[in-house]
Amino acid sequence: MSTGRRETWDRRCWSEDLRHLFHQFMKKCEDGSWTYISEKEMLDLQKKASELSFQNVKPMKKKQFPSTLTRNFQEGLGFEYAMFYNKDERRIVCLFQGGPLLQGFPGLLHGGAIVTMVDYSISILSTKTIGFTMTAYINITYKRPIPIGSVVVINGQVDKIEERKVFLSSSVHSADEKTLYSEATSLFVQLNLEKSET
Ligand SMILES: CCCCCCCCCCCCCC(=O)SCCNC(=O)CCNC(=O)[C@H](O)C(C)(C)COP(=O)(O)OP(=O)(O)OC[C@H]1O[C@@H](n2cnc3c(N)ncnc32)[C@H](O)[C@@H]1OP(=O)(O)O
Repeated sequence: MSTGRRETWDRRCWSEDLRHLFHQFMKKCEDGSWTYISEKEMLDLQKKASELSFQNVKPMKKKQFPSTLTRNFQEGLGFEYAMFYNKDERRIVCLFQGGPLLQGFPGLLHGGAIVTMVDYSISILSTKTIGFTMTAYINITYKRPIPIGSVVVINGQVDKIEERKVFLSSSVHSADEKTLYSEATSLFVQLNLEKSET
């Protein structure tokens, strides 16, 4: 099935740094330890999520199914990213380049945009680990500001699973790994679909 959405590495707005890192990670995928999460896979996950019914949230009709927040910006102006998943290590890596519409303090990324990308990345990790989950909390510490247009690497990992609870930690580094921008700890809870009302 075609998603109607091209893979993001086609985008001209990707910086040299982002392209370079992307190709490095694609190389890591060759032995099967890491897998690239394609646009199609993302879209399929979102589509499945839109069909769920829980806590009085009714499934969406086909026509109502919109893009997720991070894909609602014109190319290069918002969230440019690619994600890679390591099943055995329960890790996710998101290569992220934030555009000018995500500005907070002049020239810098808004903290809400940063946590959005962290939250989205680890929500995909927790969902791939135990099924659909929602963020119960995310505690983020901003250590250094991120310049608009720079490329950062979000690393997320599952620390512990207790029944429906998934505890994760994550960090945001510069592409050269010299600068630690943010760190977060979070809890995601698997959706209790059995209790859901239809
Ligand atoms: C997503 C990936 C791909 C798919 C793409 C989709 C589109 C993209 C989506 C992108 C999305 C990006 C992500 C987003 O933006 S998700 C959107 C932001 N998050 C929300 O809106 C979630 C709102 N909260 C809830 O709906 C419920 O509270 C949830 C579902 C989280 C739990 O309610 P539920 O009724 O199910 O469970 P429970 O209350 O019996 O609790 C169960 C256990 O958890 C423990 N607990 C709960 N809360 C907390 C807490 N704060 N601190 C510490 N512990 C907490 C609780 O003590 C208990 O533990 P225990 O007593 O059993 O030991």
